[in-house]
Amino acid sequence: MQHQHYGGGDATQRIARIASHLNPHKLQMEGNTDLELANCRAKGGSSGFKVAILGASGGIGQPLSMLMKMNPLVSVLHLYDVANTPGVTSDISHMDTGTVVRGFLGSQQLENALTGMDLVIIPAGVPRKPGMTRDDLFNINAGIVKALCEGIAKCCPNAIVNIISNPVNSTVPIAAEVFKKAGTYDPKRLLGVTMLDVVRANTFVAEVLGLDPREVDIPVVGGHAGITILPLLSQIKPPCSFTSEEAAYLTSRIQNGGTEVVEAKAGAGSATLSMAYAAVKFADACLRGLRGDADVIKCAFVPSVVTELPFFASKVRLGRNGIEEIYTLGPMNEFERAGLEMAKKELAGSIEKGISFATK
Ligand SMILES: NC(=O)c1ccc[n+]([C@@H]2O[C@H](COP(=O)([O-])OP(=O)(O)OC[C@H]3O[C@@H](n4cnc5c(N)ncnc54)[C@H](O)[C@@H]3O)[C@@H](O)[C@H]2O)c1
Ligand SMILES: O=C(O)C[C@H](O)C(=O)O
Repeated sequence: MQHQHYGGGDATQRIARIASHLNPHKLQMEGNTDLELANCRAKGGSSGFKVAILGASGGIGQPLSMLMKMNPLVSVLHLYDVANTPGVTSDISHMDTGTVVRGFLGSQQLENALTGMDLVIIPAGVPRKPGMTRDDLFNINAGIVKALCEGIAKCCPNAIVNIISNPVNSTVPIAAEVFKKAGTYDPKRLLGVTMLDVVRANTFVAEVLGLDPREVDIPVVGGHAGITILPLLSQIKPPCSFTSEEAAYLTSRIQNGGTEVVEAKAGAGSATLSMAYAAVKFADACLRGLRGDADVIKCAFVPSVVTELPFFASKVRLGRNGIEEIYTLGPMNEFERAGLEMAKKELAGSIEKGISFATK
């Protein structure tokens, strides 16, 4: 009978690998020696990028971690949370993909979770309940994002950072201020994830037009809350025109997509599964950019000069340094221009709120 092989290396390394398989949590959850053993395991992994998910045990974090474990561009996946990472890590580590998974629990392990990462995705924080706005989450989530970004500035200042935690219109400015304070700010590497707005726009519009949503592409600009979410239906691909009633209905449904899910979940949280799907689509685009693929273009809420506001969501081209190019908004109809003015007004306040929180 064939014996099981545990990869290359000398006997000590093989024993370490076997030990790690027998007790993966001990290996992942303790000090430096164990981390060195974990690194020796990582050599068996596929070549690719190192990705950390902060808030990995949550409603978004779990399916996001699962989908990132399936991404062939990811060689090492670090799962960090303040709760339940041993279970989530053990579960996901049994998937027979090339990605090596390690878990990190609690703030004393944040630095180990972040060291050496190429991409950090942040879905940590509380979600909405019915009747709440995203801004109602500010008091809790602002501090969480600030602390996590301080860790990033210290341990992986060159990583691309994808911020999912709400209110995105304020948490991205908070992250920027933390990085500025630490002297590590690179506006090309900070992106607020608005991909779910694009995913919803493509889905809802395809439904109305009787098209396959995979064939539809609609830029969504502005921000990620209510009227700051501005779908540019006039720029739809494939080209297509809408009556003013259709445009008003679709715009409102896209702007309220998050609330639609919050109400349907009736107190059990907000979008998690569609968000994990959208986050992976976006993270994969960031990694393809880092790899050097051409023409990787997605919408995101980023440091921007496209409008007079310091942050704005629009189409960006992703490359080896993160954001390589930010596209202007392009031609808009009267309905969209009016929407833009309303969006900017609200966005200005949310951005300012984030900046003053982080600089106080
Ligand atoms: N950008 C978007 O499009 C979008 C879409 C959906 C949800 N969200 C936001 O994502 C966030 C998470 O949503 P969810 O449904 O996954 O919530 P959740 O409560 O299910 O999960 C949040 C996770 O964060 C963890 N956490 C809390 N404090 C932490 C800290 N200091 N460090 C690390 N982890 C910490 C929790 O332990 C939990 O596991 C919310 O703010 C929500 O509003 C954004
Ligand atoms: O709506 C929410 O609170 C979560 C998220 O921002 C969403 O758009 O689904």
